[in-house]
Amino acid sequence: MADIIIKNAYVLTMDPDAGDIKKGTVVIEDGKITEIGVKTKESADTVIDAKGSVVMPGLVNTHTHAAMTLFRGYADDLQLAEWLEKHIWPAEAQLTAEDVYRGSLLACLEMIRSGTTSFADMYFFMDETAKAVEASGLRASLSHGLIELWNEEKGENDLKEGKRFVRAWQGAAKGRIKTMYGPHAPNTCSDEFLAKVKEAARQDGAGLHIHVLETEAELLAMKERYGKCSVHMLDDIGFFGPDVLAAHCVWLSDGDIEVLREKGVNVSHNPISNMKLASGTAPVYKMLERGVNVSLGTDGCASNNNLDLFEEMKTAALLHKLSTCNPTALPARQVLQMATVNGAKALGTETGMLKTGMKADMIIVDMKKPHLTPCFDVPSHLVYSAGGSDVRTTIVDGKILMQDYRVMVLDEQKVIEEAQKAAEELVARVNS
Ligand SMILES: CSC[C@H]1O[C@@H](n2cnc3c(O)ncnc32)[C@H](O)[C@@H]1O
Ligand SMILES: [Zn+2]
Repeated sequence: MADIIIKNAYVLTMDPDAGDIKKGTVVIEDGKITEIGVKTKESADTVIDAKGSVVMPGLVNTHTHAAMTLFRGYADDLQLAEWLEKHIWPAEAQLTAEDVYRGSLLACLEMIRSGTTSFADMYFFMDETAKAVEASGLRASLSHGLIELWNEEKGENDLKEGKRFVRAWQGAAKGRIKTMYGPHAPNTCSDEFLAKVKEAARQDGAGLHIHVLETEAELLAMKERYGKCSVHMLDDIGFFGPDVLAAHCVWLSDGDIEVLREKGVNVSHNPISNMKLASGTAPVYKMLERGVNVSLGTDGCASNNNLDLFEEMKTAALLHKLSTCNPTALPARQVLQMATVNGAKALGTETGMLKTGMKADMIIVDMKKPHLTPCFDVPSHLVYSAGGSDVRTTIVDGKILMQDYRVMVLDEQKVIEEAQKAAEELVARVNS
């Protein structure tokens, strides 16, 4: 007998060999997809009738700072440097481990509700984010953020903590947690330090998560310091490879795109954060055209201000149609691919598609809603009309985290109240 059968669903497999199944069934056993199709096994512990719904791979958020939910709406409408240096960093200096746990748990709750099944995170007190991931049932690739700021002692201490974290949590939560090294950015970490971090990652077989060329200010600072941009500096120190997840990549030249393609670097595109901080428009159309693996991220809640990847999909599609003056750029199916298949590739997880043998990370989206009626094309509705609140069921590793809008794994009211209290007390400490 299977664990879960989802029947009568529109199955959006995202598997190019299988295509969509209009009235299909997905069978889950031991955390994996064991059958998919029209006629499958009949009995299971849990049978979900998904008539009027779409079952699809869970969404993958490839760049966020989960605990920053506590800073949602805290410092809006500012330049990035002022936002970070005058508001966010001073507030982060007051963060406690407990705050990071509360903020991360709130983020996990928000992600479960809006259809994200895995995410990549870089922050501080990462044991707490890992504990929240463990408790929530989500899948994540986590890294302790390293900000050297040309201070050798700080760099050594950060790297020591990064190493401890990588080794302590790799494969935890029944394999749902992977760990990475998280050097913040080329304009906050020296080339020498970044080379050391790369070596540590190589030794541990871990990936690297870094912000790259988010702003023009970074590009200008790099040219002044090294006589070349971040991409070429990172390439010259041997940093790049398919184990690298580079967030933002806004200020790229054609030559930079070629380096990223050649080295198999994974790019996380964060359109809402880039628009809100007015950082610029990443050349996503060109990157995709040239074969770079581009996925989607929300960034933290202080620059978004939510973790809803449905909003991110729509924004990405619209932004790149506008920026290229080409309405055929980034069609709905390609954007869905960025949020699922490309995200899973970036994180190296066996997810992102509904396919026999793959891990059972999937969501069920309710299509019987006024704003989703009529429905001529499912991918179109998912990208242009749906929102995270249309997700009715979320499954990770074969476990139901939310069923029919009811979160099964967390006490929702308690998570919200405790995050609210933690945020209020944190801001009071900052202002005292
Ligand atoms: C080293 S932990 C992560 C660090 O990054 C900060 N951060 C959040 N969003 C951004 C962004 O868009 N650009 C640069 N840095 C960002 C976060 O506040 C932490 O300090
Ligand atoms: Zn970020």
